[in-house]
Amino acid sequence: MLVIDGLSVEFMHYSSALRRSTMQVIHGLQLNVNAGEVVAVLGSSGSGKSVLAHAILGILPANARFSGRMFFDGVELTPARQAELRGREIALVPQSVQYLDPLMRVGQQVRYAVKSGDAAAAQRQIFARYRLAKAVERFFPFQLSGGMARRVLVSTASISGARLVIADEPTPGLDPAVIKAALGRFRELADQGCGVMLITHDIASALTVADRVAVMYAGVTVEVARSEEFTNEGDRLRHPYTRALWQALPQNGFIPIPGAQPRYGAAHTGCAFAPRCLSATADCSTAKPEARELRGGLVRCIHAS
Ligand SMILES: Nc1ncnc2c1ncn2[C@@H]1O[C@H](COP(=O)(O)OP(=O)(O)OP(=O)(O)O)[C@@H](O)[C@H]1O
Ligand code: NI
Repeated sequence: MLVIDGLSVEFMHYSSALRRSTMQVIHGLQLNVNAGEVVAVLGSSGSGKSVLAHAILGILPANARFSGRMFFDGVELTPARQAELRGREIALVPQSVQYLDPLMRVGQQVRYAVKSGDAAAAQRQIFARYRLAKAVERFFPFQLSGGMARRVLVSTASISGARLVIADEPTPGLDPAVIKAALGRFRELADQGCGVMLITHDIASALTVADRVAVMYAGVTVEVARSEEFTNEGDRLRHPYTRALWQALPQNGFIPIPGAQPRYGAAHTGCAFAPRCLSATADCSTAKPEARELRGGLVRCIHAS
C-alpha cells in the first residue's frame, strides 16, 4: 500500500542573510506498509519519526527539502496527490494536540471526518469507546485535558474511513485501558484491510498489536523485524540497537546501553550506532552500512548474519 524508497529529508537554517546551513534528519529510508498490517516505527526522541510521518502526508515545513520516492497503491506520491489523499485515504493522528481547530466544538470536528452514514451517531459511538463523556462533544479544545485531546485525535482518524492511518505517538499520557482500546482499534482497522503505521517509543505496547517493527536510529531504519522475533534474549533480531532496546525493557533485565544517539546523525561517517556498539570494528566507521534483506527482514549492519 505504501512504499518508501530512499527517503531523505533535510532542514535549512539561515543564521544570517549569507550563512545557510543544512541539517539532514532522514537518510535514505526504506519502509513498506502493506494492507492488513500494523507496522510499528520505534525510535528514541529525535530519530526522525514525526518528520517521516509529515513527509508521507506532504506537510513538511517550508524549510525542509526531501528526496527519494514514495508510492501509494503503486502510484507515486506527488505533492498534489498527497493533498488529495490527506484526510481521505491517508489519515494522521498527530503527535501534537495543537492540530485541533481551537474555535470548533470537538464533536463537530470529529463528525467532519466521517464520509458516509450518520456522522453524529458514529462520533458518539467512538467517544463512548474511548470513554469520552457525552458532554465532551460540546467542548472546545481548550476545555480538554491532554489525555482527552489525544482520545479525540485518535477518534477522528479511526472513523475517517482512511485506508492508511499514520498514528504519531497516539498513546502517551493515556491510562492503560484507553491505550488498550486505541491499540485494539488500530489492530481492528488493519484486520479490516487498512494499513497502519504506529509511531511510538513504547516497544512493549507496540508488540501487542504490530505485525512488523521498523526501528529508527539517527534518521535511518536500522532494522525491520517481525513482532514474534522479539523473544528471549533477542537472538532472532538482526541489529545490535534493536537487541539493546529489547534488553532495556524491565522484563528483560533493564540492561541499558551507554551513550546517546548522535544529534541529526549527519556529523559522522560510517554507522551512526558504531560509537555505542559492542560489536563495532574499524570497518564500521568507514562507510554507512547499506540496507539489506536478511531472514525476511531488513538490516543496516555489516556484521549482521
Ligand atoms: N521544522 C524543523 N526545522 C528544523 N529541524 C527540525 C524541524 N522539525 C524537526 N526537526 C529536527 O529533526 C529531527 C527529528 O525530529 P522528529 O520530530 O522527527 O523526531 P521524533 O523521532 O519524532 O522525536 P520524538 O519522539 O521526540 O517525537 C530532530 O533533530 C528535530 O530537531
Ligand atoms: Ni515525534
